[in-house]
Amino acid sequence: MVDYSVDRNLAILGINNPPVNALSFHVREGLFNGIKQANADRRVEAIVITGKGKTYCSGADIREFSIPSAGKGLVTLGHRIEDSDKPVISAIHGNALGGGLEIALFSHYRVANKNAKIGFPEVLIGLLPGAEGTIRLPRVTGLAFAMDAIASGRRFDAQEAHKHGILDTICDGDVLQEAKAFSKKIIGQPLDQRRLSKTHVKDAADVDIKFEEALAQIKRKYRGLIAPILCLKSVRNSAKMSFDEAAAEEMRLFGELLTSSQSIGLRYSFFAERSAPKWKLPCGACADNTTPVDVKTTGVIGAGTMGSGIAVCLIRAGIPVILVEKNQKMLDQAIKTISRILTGSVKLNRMTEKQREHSLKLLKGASTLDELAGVDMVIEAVYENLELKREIFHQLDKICKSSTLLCSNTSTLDIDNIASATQRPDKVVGTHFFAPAYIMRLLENVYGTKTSPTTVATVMELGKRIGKICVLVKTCYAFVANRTNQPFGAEASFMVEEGALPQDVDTVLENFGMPMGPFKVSDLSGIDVGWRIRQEVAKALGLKLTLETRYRMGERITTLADRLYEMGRYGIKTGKGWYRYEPTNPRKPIPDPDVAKMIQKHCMDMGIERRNIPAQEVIERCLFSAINESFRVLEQRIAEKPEDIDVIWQYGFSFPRYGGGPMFYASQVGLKKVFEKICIFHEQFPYSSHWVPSDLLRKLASHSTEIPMDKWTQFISSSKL
Ligand SMILES: CC/C=C\CC(=O)SCCNC(=O)CCNC(=O)[C@H](O)C(C)(C)COP(=O)(O)OP(=O)(O)OC[C@H]1O[C@@H](n2cnc3c(N)ncnc32)[C@H](O)[C@@H]1OP(=O)(O)O
Repeated sequence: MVDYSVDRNLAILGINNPPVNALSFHVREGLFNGIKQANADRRVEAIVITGKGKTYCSGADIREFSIPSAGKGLVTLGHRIEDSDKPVISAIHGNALGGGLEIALFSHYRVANKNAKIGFPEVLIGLLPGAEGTIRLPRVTGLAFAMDAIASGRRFDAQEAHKHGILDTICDGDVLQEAKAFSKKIIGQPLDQRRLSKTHVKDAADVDIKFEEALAQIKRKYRGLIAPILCLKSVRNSAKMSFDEAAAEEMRLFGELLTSSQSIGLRYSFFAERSAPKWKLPCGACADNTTPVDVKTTGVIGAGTMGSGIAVCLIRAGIPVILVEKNQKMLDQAIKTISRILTGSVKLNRMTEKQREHSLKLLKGASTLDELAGVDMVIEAVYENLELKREIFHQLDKICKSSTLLCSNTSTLDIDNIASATQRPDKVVGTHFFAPAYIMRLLENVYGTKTSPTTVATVMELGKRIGKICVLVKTCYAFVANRTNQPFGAEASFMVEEGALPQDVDTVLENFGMPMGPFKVSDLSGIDVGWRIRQEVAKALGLKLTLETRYRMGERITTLADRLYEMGRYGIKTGKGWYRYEPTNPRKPIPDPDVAKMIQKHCMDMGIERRNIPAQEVIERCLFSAINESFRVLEQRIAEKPEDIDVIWQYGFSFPRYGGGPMFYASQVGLKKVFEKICIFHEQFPYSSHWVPSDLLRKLASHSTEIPMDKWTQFISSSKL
C-alpha cells in the first residue's frame, strides 16, 4: 500500500491504494513504517511522500469510519511525520484532500503540480478535518481563508493554495522530479520553524469578529447543518487556545460529528450517489459489460419549458441539437429563452461569453420531424399524451436512420406502449428530466421490456456527459420518482382537508429538511399543470370530474387543488395559489386567509370534521406513505436497489442529503416501527391504496434482527420469512 524506495539521498514513500489513494489502515501503517525506516537509513537525507497513479491522496477511507478503529490513527502518523529528524516533502499531484492535505501539513514542505486540487471536503460528509487540519491550516493561511475553506469544503487549485502559503512551490511537469530538485535547497536547513505545531496563528487578534461574520454566513447558506458550525468553532479554537488544547478539542468535536445522524446520512449519500450509475438489467447486462454508442447529434421535439431546458443541457455540453417545434412563434420564443438562460450562466461565471456563443451555434430550430432524419438521438418532450407520443414515435421510426435512439421525456407513460408504435423497440427508452431541466441534476432513465443494453448504456453515458446524476429504472406507471412522490403529496393534501393549513404542513416538512414544502412547490410549478394532468387522466378513463366528491374509483381523493384552480389561483404565475404573493416580492409566499376560508368551507360542505394535526403525524404520513410505495417499487424490481430511490429523492425532490432519502430514513427509524405505523395508517385510511403494506416491507420487518439495506432485495423472492 506504500512503496518504499531510495533514490540517491532521498527516500520515496509512494502511496499505492487505487483508485483514489485513500488513507486506509494499511496506508497509514505503511507511511508510519516508511518514515521510521527512512530515518534509520544512513543514505537518506530527506523523505518525499508522493502518490502512485493519478493522485497524491484523497483523504481518509470513508468506509473505515463505520467500522471500529484499528491500528494507527492519522494523528499518530502525522506526529511521526512532523517529528522526523529528516525533512519530509509532500509531492502533490491530482488531489490532496482531507486527510491527504493533513499529511501534507504534517510534512515540512509541500510542492505540487499546477493542476493539483487541494481542499478539506470533510464538511460535505458531516465531519471536520479531525487530524489537526483545523488547527494547522489557519497557522499557514490565516483565519479568514481557513474558515471559508474548511466550512465550505470547496476544492481549490494549486495557484490559490500557493498564494495562501499552503504550497512552497508549483511546477508544470512531474512533481516527483520537482520534489527532488527542491530537496537540494532544503536539506540541512533547520526544521523547527517548518513544524506547524511550533507556530502561531498570525491574525489571532480579531478571531471573534471573523468567527461571527463567517457564522452568520454559513447559517444562511447551510441551514440546519451542524458540521459547518463545528468546523468554524474548531478554527476559532486554533487562535484562542494552545496548539495541544485546540487539537484535543478538535478531536472531541470530530468524535461528536462522526456519530451524528447527519454525518452518517451524508456518508451514506456519498456512496449512494456513486452506486447509482452502476446499472444492471435483469438479462445480466450492466455498466461494466456494455459499450455505449457515440452520440454526436441530437434532436429535441417540443419547444416548451422541458424541451428548451433539455436543449440547453445538450448544447452546453457541446452536443448539437435540432429543436423541432411546428409553432413558429413558440420556436422563436424558445430560442430567445435558451439564449437568455446561457447569458445567465455567463453572469454566474458558469461559462464564458465565448462558450455561450459556441453553444448557441450548436442550436438549430426546425418546424418538421423530417429534419431529424440523420441525428443519432431524438428526445421527445411534447405534453403528456399517450396518443400524441405514439404518433410522434411512429413517424420518427419512419423518418430517422435505423440506428437513431428514440427517447421520451414522459414522466408517467409506459415506455413499452410508446415503443410498440415503432419497429425498433430496442432503441426506445425513457429519459425523464426534471424541471427546470437545465438546473435539476436528476435524469431518470427508463427501460422497457425490449430496450437493449446498448440503448441503456448510451442514455446513461449521455446523461453523465451533460452533467446529470443518472438512475436507471424499469417502466411502470409514473416510474420511481413520480410514483413514490405521489402518496407524499396526497397525504399532505389530505392533512389540509383534515385540519392543517398548507403553511402548517410546509413548515413541518421544511423543518425536517426539505428546502420547500409541497404547497410552495405546487405554487411554483403551477396548480393549472396538475389540473390539466387530472383532466387528461379523467378523459382517458372516461370519468366525469366533480368538485363535490371524496372518492374516485374506490380511492380517497381531495378536490382542494381543483377548487383553487376554479378560483383562478394557479400559483406564483397568477400571484395567488396555496399562498398569495405581493408584486413587490413575487417569490415570497404569504399565508392567505382566503385560502383558509375556502378550505374550511370545503370541509363544511363535505361534512369533514377538522382536527389538530401534530407535526409528527405530518412527517409520518408524508414519509411513510412514500416509503411504503418505495418498497413496492423495489419489490417489483422497478428500482434495482434502495440507493437508487434515495438518489432520485435527493436530486429530483431535494430530499436533504444528510437525511439520505426515504429508504435510508426507513432504515434509521427501523423497519419494524415503520411497518407497524403503516399498518395503523392502513386501518385508519382504508380508501388510500398507498397504505396497503408492501409485502417486502412486511417480510423485512418480521425478521428478528434489523436487515441492512444492502440485503433488502435478497428478500424479494424469499419465502423463508
Ligand atoms: C481523522 C479524520 C481525518 C480525515 C478525514 C478525511 O479525510 S474524510 C475524507 C475526505 N476526503 C473526501 O471526502 C474525498 C471524497 N472523494 C471525492 O471527493 C472523490 O471521490 C474524488 C477523490 C474527488 C475523486 O472523484 P472521481 O470522480 O474521480 O471518482 P469517484 O468519486 O467516482 O471515486 C472513485 C472511487 O473511489 C471511492 N472513494 C473516493 N474517495 C473515497 C474515500 N475517501 N474513501 C473511500 N472510498 C473513496 C468512490 O466511492 C469510488 O468507488 P466506487 O467503488 O467506484 O464507488
